[in-house]
Amino acid sequence: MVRVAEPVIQVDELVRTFHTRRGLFRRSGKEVEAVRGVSFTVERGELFGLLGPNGAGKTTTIKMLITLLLPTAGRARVLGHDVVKDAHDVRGKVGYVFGGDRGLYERLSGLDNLRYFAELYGVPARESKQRVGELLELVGLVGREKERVEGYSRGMRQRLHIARGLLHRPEVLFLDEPSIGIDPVGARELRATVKNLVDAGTTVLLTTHYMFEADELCDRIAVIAQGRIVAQGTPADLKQQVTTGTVIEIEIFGLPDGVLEKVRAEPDVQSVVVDVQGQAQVLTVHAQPGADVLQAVMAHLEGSRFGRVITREPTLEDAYIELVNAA
Ligand SMILES: Nc1ncnc2c1ncn2[C@@H]1O[C@H](COP(=O)(O)OP(=O)(O)OP(=O)(O)O)[C@@H](O)[C@H]1O
Repeated sequence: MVRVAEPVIQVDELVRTFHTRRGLFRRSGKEVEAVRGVSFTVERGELFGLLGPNGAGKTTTIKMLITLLLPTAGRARVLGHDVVKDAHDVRGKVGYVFGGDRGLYERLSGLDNLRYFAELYGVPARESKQRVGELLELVGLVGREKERVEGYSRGMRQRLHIARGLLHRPEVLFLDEPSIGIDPVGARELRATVKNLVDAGTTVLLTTHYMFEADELCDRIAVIAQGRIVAQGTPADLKQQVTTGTVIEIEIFGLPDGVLEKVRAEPDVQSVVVDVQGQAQVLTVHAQPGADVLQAVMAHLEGSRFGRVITREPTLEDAYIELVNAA
């Protein structure tokens, strides 16, 4: 008999509704359906991304999976344990890190923070030293561990948070917007840490607003909008699902009236988005698969002043924007 391993995370039709109350005397209630029937699975060793705009329901989903919130309906299992009935078992086996840099002791060194949390999380004293050492290595803080956290950059703090979230050797780590507010160099170091973590066998569920980060890191992605999953697959699947045609970006100074409508009306043009960047407007034109629309589009723009004009393959960000706009 072949035994098929159970997914590490199994989410079935998960729902969470919030009831908010307003007013002290004339009370009125409002219902917010934050998560409206979400289903997905994450296999062992995978790095799974949950992407979606602000308020889409990502954090609410994570909070249900780590037992900080009760689902209104539906079911979820983490490492085979039901998040409601076996909440205690789930808690002991998962780690989580939320974005932002609160929750560390500023006046203690990184090393002392980890020693302190190890004790708090019940890591046996004989294991603690070795574990802390391994984690400092994993998150790239060796050599800086004796400095006070108040002198750490945001990126270093976030890596220390990840180390904290891993002290009790969780099999699954939930990372909710870990790179928020971190500069590009810090973000790159953070991505390297996440990769190390997955290489070491940890299953990771990550949320991020940075598409290139998701593209670089994630094995699979679910795009969530208004509480529902609108697409799921590998980054390559998502890029293909939406736009298989090429994308043209045209930087233009002073877009003449009526031109946008003409470009949109071109038969092989799928969509046009205008973005203001300083003095310039940038037109992003998505062509139908197999179509070459550059000449036709440029003909409409004749007489205008151009900056750069580039033709490229669709990125995950293009796919994401289309998916979310269509939701
Ligand atoms: N405790 C709460 N009480 C009432 N409404 C809430 C509560 N927590 C979340 N919500 C609402 O639920 C919806 C989903 O919020 P959630 O934080 O899950 O979104 P998100 O996808 O994580 O967004 P972001 O990218 O901004 O972090 C939002 O409309 C939010 O205002």
